[in-house]
Amino acid sequence: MATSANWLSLSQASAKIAQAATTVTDTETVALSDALGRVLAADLNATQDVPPWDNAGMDGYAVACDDTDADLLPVQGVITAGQSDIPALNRGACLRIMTGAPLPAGADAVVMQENTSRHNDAIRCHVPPSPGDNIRRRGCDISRHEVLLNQGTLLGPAHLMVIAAQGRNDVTVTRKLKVGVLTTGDELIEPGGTLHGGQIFDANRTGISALLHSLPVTVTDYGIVKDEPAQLRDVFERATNSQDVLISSGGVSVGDADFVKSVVAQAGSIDFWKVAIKPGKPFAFGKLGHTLFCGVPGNPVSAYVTTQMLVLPLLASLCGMPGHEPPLSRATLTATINRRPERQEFMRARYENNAETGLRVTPLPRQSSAVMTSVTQANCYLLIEADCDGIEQGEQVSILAFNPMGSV
Ligand SMILES: Nc1nc2c(c(=O)[nH]1)N[C@H]1C(S)=C(S)[C@@H](COP(=O)(O)OP(=O)(O)OC[C@H]3O[C@@H](n4cnc5c(N)ncnc54)[C@H](O)[C@@H]3O)O[C@H]1N2
Ligand code: MOO
Repeated sequence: MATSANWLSLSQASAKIAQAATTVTDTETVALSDALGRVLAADLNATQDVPPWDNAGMDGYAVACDDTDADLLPVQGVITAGQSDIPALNRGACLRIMTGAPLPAGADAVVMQENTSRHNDAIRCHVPPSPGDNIRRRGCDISRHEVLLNQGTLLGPAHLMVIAAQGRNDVTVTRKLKVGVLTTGDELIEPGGTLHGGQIFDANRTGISALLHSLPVTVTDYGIVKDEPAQLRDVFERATNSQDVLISSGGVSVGDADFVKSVVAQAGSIDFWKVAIKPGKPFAFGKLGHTLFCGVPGNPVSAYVTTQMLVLPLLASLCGMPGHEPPLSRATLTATINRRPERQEFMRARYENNAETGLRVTPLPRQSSAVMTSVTQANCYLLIEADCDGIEQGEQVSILAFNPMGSV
């Protein structure tokens, strides 16, 4: 195998990164309306039963099942959601009740309106109820004193709903991470400018920053830095100890203008360089004071994939989120892949799923790490192990599906 001895596998690199990540301990309490995408700083215990009392799961009639043999049950009154004075159910009667209204004492079932017929001030039950029918018991959703959400939960809309259902309007979360981003390259200019000879627009800074926003971060934009050691040194010095993490793009390979590693090594340290993944081999990880340094490669797809696979897990770990394995699926390969064993590969691919063929995946034709449209046209990565020397059409392969925002 062509893999050089000093390249780390993705899992070795991930382990080293996880080892270097010390979870931030500073916390802050934020309004629930500002808590989306923040990370819970400690276990959140429930203080309220939800629902707070037994209540009706349907619009209909609260009854005592033993009474429903009678031909007609007189309607004693009405209970609506929000009503506080709840009458007890008289023997031999029923109470009209609305979904969510407290169950009256003496009732052991709610008969759905559609299973009854109304005859003036009485009803006839067409389907005999059983005790417990259409009753939502106190605490059946959340029980007081149970752990509602675990420390390290990345708060999404559903988490915010259960916190709100507890009556809370704020929540304690870890502080946002401070992450600096820069791109290096004499050829780069800002989007919106005009290209002159030899120049290209900086695509990576936009993509890297956008990927970071899936986590609670405050991004400091250090802009485009020329391929000059003095300029790199200056930016790295400014970021050192003022950022939790600094991400630079480009200049980490072996070209004459690739100074990033040597400047970081002088100002701090490089822990490892080169990971056996394709794209993304020349990924560098190190330290500048207390600031963790990630040098992603300049090729756009390489920058994107390494940010997803190595940088985001680092940030998640710093926020206190538990590690998780990416959710892989198995799919049938529609075209033979010829390759030499070398690096673990993240091919851009499209999967489709239909009842007749099941999950099938097709690699996109252009796999160069310079072709960013291979990511926008893909809906998954097709993962190939480093030592694989080819896969026949029809074999099963692993895929990692993108979510609608294109991230994994
Ligand atoms: N002799 C070798 N050459 C290269 C090797 C190698 O092992 N030996 N590795 C290749 C691989 S793999 C990669 S990936 C690249 C990474 O190199 P760098 O990180 O040094 O990146 P640059 O040289 O600065 O740029 C590479 C490529 O990407 C374009 N680029 C850079 N930054 C941006 C940006 N912000 N937005 C859009 N495009 C960007 C740049 O113009 C280059 O075309 O090295 C290979 N070479
Ligand atoms: O490792 Mo590079 O990212 O293939 O072009």
